[in-house]
Amino acid sequence: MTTTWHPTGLLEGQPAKPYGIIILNQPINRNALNAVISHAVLLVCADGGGNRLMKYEEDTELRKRLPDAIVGDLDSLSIEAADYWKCKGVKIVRYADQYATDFTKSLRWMRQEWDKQKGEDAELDVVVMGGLGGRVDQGFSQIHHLYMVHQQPELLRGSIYLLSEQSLSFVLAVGENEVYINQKSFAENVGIIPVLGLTRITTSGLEWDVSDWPTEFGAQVSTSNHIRSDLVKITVGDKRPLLTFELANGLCAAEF
Ligand SMILES: Nc1ncnc2c1ncn2[C@@H]1O[C@H](COP(=O)(O)OP(=O)(O)OP(=O)(O)O)[C@@H](O)[C@H]1O
Ligand SMILES: Cc1ncc(C[n+]2csc(CCO)c2C)c(N)n1
Repeated sequence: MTTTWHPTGLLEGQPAKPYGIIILNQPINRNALNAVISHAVLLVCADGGGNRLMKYEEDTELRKRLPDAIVGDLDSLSIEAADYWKCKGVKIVRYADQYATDFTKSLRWMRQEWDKQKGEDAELDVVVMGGLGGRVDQGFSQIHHLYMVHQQPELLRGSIYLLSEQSLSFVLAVGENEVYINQKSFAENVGIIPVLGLTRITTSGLEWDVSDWPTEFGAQVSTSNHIRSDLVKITVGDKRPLLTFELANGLCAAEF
């Protein structure tokens, strides 16, 4: 089976499917959010993500959209930000559970909201505005969520993309993947990260293509590979690796 991916569509306002955005509590990559915010059908801030979006709103040059909700245990949302959003009529939803992260709670809320609007089978992709330069446990948790959602339809029916300081990342499917990219949205670096352990990959469209190549942490991993075509094909063995593309200069965070 072949899975096709259109990450450029997301970044250029022509998404293949409707998508929602979740803003985590990390410095916002303003250039990237500015590129995706207008076409989002839902926008949710995970707890302190509401503080980050309030700051983003101060910049008059950027595109804006009111969030549909701020979701979490609300231990990080400042009083100022809570008041700011309440005055604009934004819902603030508190889930106190100490066994789920505010990222998980935001995914659940978004899925339920889309179910209400479009019915239970309606697909919705999710773009997560994250940042891997903060706490290491939270950074790994962000990657963990990219995998976790595939087992849990109550959290996601669609694909999930992580937009961070300099990269767009997502989990490839088992089998053949065709990734259509416009080299305007991306710089040249690409990595295929075997997060789940030993798998085998075959690639085309990269500078250093490989064929039936075993990849595993501690053994060999393809990082700092280079895009050489608008179509990158990656065939994956039984364990799904993470694919990560370097964003073009204009989509990278100004500072991080
Ligand atoms: N220091 C950090 N580094 C990386 N990601 C973070 C960091 N802090 C928060 N996040 C991400 O932003 C989300 C919302 O953050 P929040 O403001 O609720 O912080 P938190 O209370 O420490 O997070 P949680 O309660 O979910 O563990 C978290 O679920 C996590 O995905
Ligand atoms: C084994 C285990 N490790 C950590 C936590 C803590 N924890 C995980 S998610 C979460 C909510 C954060 O808002 C908290 C406190 C737990 N419950 N169980």
